[in-house]
Amino acid sequence: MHFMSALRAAWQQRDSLLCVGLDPDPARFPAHLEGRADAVFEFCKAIVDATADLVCCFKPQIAYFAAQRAEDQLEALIAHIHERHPATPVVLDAKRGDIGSTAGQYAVEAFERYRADAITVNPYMGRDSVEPYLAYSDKGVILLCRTSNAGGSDLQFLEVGRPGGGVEKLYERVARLVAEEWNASGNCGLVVGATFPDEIARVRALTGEMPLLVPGIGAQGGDIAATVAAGRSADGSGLMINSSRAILYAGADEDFAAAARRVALATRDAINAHR
Ligand SMILES: O=C(O)c1cc(=O)[nH]c(=O)n1[C@@H]1O[C@H](COP(=O)(O)O)[C@@H](O)[C@H]1O
Repeated sequence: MHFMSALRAAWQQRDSLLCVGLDPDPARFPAHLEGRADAVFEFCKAIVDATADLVCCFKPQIAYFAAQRAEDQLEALIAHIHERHPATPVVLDAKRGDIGSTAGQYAVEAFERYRADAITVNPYMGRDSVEPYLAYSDKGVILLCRTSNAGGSDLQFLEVGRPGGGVEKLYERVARLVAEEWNASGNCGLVVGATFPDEIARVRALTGEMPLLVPGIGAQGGDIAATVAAGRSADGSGLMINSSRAILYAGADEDFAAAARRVALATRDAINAHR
């Protein structure tokens, strides 16, 4: 799958900017899954099958699988999405960042072992640390820019000297660097938290039509109307607006997937109301 083409097609055909985040926490699973060796897979598969027609992409968070020794279930889940929902891109949220030789192994892990269509990457080790992912030109490389957490301001909001004069914030430098230099193959995106709509608008202004992954609505309280107004591209798309816990744990019993679908539908519609 070519990530950017598939994402654009999903935005149009599904009429959705919603990304459902797959952050499986066994402590919050319904009782009937308790003690099952395949609980992580079964929980996520039910969510995926109940919401696939409502989303532009899915975003499994690798730590939730690795912490449960469930990497094999992550592999099986992504294989299931490709087989049953082949038009739905998968963004592996791994936030990797390391020297080039090690990054090459992370890229193989994401794109060849897990068969993800895109990966989140930390840009702070610089261009050579990102090149092994960029070399997969059909895959998406989504770089952290202005993260949704309060501590994101500790570094990302620092002022740095701008080449040629003046100052800019560090997250603005990241946005410009990615848009102007790292995106030669057109396969980059940026992460900007829904909790910071002013910065979403700034990143949109700096990056043209670049896809933005925007986590922070739902459990983190980000404002949907402000997010869409700040981040939509000229044609009213351009965003993967992620919600994980608010959708995954909408219900606590055997009907959890139906409850998740109801919240996903309401979230998609709330987003569309502001496009
Ligand atoms: O890269 C991410 O996905 C990410 C970046 C960021 O700035 N903030 C953020 O919350 N995330 C991820 O997005 C998801 C948010 O989950 P909820 O708060 O439950 O919707 C989690 O998987 C986070 O790891």
